[in-house]
Amino acid sequence: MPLPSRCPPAHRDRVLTRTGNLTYMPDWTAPSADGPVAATLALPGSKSMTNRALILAALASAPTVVRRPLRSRDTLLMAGALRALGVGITGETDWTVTPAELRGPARIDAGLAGTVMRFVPPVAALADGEVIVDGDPRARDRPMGPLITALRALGAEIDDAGRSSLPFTVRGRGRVAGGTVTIDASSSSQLVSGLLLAAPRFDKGAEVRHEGPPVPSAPHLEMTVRMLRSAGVPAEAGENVWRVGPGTVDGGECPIEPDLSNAAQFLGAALVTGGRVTVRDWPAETAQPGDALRGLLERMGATVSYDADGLTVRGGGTVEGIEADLRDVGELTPVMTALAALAGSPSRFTGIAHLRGHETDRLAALVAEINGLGGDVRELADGLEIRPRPLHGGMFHTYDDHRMVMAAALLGLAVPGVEVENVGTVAKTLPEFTALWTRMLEG
Ligand SMILES: O=C(O)C1=C[C@@H](OP(=O)(O)O)[C@@H](O)[C@H](O)C1
Ligand SMILES: C=C(OP(=O)(O)O)C(=O)O
Repeated sequence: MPLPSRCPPAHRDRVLTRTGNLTYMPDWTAPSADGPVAATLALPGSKSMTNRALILAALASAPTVVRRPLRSRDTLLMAGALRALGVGITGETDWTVTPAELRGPARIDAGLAGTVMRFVPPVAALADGEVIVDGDPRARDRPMGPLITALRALGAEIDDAGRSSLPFTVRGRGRVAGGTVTIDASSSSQLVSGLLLAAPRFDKGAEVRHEGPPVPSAPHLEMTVRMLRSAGVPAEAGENVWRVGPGTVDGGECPIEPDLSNAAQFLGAALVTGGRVTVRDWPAETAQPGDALRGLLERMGATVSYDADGLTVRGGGTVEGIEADLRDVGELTPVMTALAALAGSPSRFTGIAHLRGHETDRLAALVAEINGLGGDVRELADGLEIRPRPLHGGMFHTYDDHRMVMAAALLGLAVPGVEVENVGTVAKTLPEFTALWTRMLEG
């Protein structure tokens, strides 16, 4: 019998519509595993690559075919945003993006997508006309100020009514001067990526310098530079400085890799149940932060192998706690924390203070929800300390955070009766999550 949810029905489990909006869907009881899992899975495309590919394709000099894009709330919102600026996007399995003269007036819904709220405003500044950017209520709390300030320094006009956050209006003038700008990107690497992705179309390109505490998510910045270069744009990175020359963005083909961060809970399931999970088409070399799962899961007791079938993780029956700096791979934290809560020894994750500005305050949410099941997770100034304790079932609140759903599912494998509130929120990056989870358990 499901436990009652504290949230009103209108705010609970939702399914994805074609535009990236969410509609009501029932609650979900995370299934427990009755033995070791044995599964081979193909995962949908990377959110980070899909949304970069769409931005670059929108700025290109010719059409682009984006091969096997992720189709989820975040990517549909990105497609919607670019369509609102005049770009053509058609297709199902592959998306054909036809660039056009960018124009307002337009109203952009960024939802809760960091990539939409940080990557679209620099593009909107290149449009002719007014572009209003807003998102979910929580999106208004996510860091935007440094991007607004940097865009103004590069020549854009933005009216944020002094808020330094969403909503704001970009008064596009059809061009942006560009040049050198200094930004504190310690709250999000996306503040830099957003500037770099649009920079080839700025008159002078852009040199972006970071000053402040370390920038998180280094692999995502590397992904930005690599994808710019694949589109024929001169781009380079140094120590806390990135340069993108002005020039043409090439169209053509852009293949999207499977989302390796979304592999975390499936591979974690192999460890938790002492089973085996293979993720197909794992790239041999990639800028995705999820590739770090190989090393992290090995340190936690898994055997990891890579061959023509993909990446395989095998669990040996025990999970070991670890100490790890997750600054580069912050988006793996919710699943890593769930894994650590099921381990045989304590864990400590650091370098992740910026997670307080993600979909929710992830540090507070993980502490509240895992401790609500009887766990012992403590918040540090820049991370989490996890002391494994026997857990019991109960309601796991998800705070509109897809990765809280994924973390809850992993806990549920070992803890009967974990009720996942608002499971539909997982559609932010993986609408087919519960189906894939069931398939994994059925082998
Ligand atoms: O550029 C990207 O695609 C992303 C960068 C990271 O953001 P932060 O640097 O804000 O953590 C990551 O957490 C997010 O899921 C995707
Ligand atoms: C932080 C995340 O998303 P966003 O792109 O919205 O920042 C995430 O996917 O874990």
